[in-house]
Amino acid sequence: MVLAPDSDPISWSVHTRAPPGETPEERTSLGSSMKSRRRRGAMRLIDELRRERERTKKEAKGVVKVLLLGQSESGKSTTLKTWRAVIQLNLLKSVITILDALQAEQDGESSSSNPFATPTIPGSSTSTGYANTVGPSTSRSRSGSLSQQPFRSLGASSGSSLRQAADAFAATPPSSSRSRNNSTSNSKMPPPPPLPILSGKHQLLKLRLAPLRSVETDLRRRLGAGAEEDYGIGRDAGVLGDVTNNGNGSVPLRRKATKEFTVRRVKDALDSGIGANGYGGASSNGHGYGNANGKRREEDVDEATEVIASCADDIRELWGDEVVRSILKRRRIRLEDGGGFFLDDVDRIASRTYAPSSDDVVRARLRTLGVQEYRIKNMTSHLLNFGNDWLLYDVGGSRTGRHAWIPYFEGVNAIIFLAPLSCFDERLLEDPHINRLEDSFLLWKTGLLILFMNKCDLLKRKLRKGRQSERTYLPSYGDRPNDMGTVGPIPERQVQGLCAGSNTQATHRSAYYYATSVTDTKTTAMTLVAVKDIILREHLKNADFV
Ligand SMILES: Nc1nc2c(ncn2[C@@H]2O[C@H](COP(=O)(O)OP(=O)(O)OP(=O)(O)O)[C@@H](O)[C@H]2O)c(=O)[nH]1
Ligand SMILES: [Mg+2]
Repeated sequence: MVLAPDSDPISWSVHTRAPPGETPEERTSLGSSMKSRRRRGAMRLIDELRRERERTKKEAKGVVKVLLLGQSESGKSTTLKTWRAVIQLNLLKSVITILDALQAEQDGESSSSNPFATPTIPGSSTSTGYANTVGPSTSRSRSGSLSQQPFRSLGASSGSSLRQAADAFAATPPSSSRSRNNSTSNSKMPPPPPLPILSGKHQLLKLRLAPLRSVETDLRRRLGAGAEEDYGIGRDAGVLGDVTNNGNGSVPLRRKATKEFTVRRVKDALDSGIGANGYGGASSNGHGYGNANGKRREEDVDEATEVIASCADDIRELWGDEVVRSILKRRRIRLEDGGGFFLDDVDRIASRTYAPSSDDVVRARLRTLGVQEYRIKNMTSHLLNFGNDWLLYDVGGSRTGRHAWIPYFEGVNAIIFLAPLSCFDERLLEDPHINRLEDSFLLWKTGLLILFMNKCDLLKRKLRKGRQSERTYLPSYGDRPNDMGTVGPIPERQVQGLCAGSNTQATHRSAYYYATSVTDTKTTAMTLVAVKDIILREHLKNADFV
């Protein structure tokens, strides 16, 4: 059958028409009735396909697609996360970080060789824990080369489409191809403080807490085989940061691989039995614990909980110990500033009856790999009434995973971009030469729509604690006072400048920005209400995205 070029290939009328040349006699004959039956079967199938197509079309019309973007640890998943077992893992990770630091101290390792400490600049006495404190500002120009650039000189977007933006993200050259320029001078460094002394008590704590290492390994394995990515392995193994200043002089910085918990899909983790409602009950995935009926897994995980609970006193002792604290400080490990910090909640979390609160869930850290899709049916709560189905895509933000964003730019209604403001003194874990704040704004300025300037609470805390002035990390900050009133509005003005700049280009785009702390769920809900209104109002019908 030849169809007219404009024929609908699954049009009912086209397919129900009798074949050309069929006589009435034929139609009544047996052969003809077989043909008719076949034809009726085909008609039913076509009808079904047509209905399916209509349904899909209708669904697509009603669905609002939102893409969450931002560098790693910017807070994307925290806006969505609904599961909790990771909290135990977060707690164990902190404990193990401390145990490693004690071991390194005992072995006489230089503080610069620990995986969590990061390059600091002359005069800076502290740095973040898991994350990565940053030295003098470096940023990438549009051509991809690294240059010492003040924050405010990023310039306006050239009005590129999101497709171009996606390509730009993907085109990021590996850091190894760029020049390194973070060598720092140590001439003005004060003499190092005397080394803290480890006692028998610390040895004992190390010994008694040692079983937590295998508990951590087992729990992590249960999140899924291969569900862990080592930053620094592969591209930059062992050589992240060539030279740094550890307070005692410039020394080569060899970083060990830094591990984070990751999941490809939250659902996989939930299916594996580690979910908000507790462990067990799921069928075996063949890894680590578990058998076909999930019973052994439940017992084993209970055993893990049991071990953690039995270590509660020792964990508390370890975290409360002054010598330990001074070692962490000297090694520039600031666990409390990193995601997934639960050491202050040991009593509650390291217990046999621990049930996570929603606050625990938003504070938990679990790195996303790839892209996770969430379909939210008619999103409604006492605060939010979205009135549509929403499809949210939460992407992994690390540099190596940004190429995975590309397909999601197609047909998306809105993009919410999260930029963690508190990271002005941190570097990308994937590339310690890049300031995290600058990386965020470079990403955002390529043409995105809604910006969450996130982690404001942490920014306030850092400033209150008298962290080095922003100027130290971002030269463009100049001599302005280092307080929230001054620092706070700067990123906003920066963003306004970028928007104004890009709007003079051929492509006009709307931009909205919000100062957020997405761990504060109540305020975030209010922000989401405002964002929802924007998205629906504009519905991006006039958005010239692709
Ligand atoms: N204090 C504070 N912590 C936050 C805020 N937003 C996120 N966090 C914490 O920061 C950590 C990282 O947040 P995630 O949501 O996992 O980051 P992400 O952007 O999804 O990171 P990737 O999955 O690696 O791309 C988590 O432990 C969060 O609890 C915030 O506004 N304030
Ligand atoms: Mg995430």
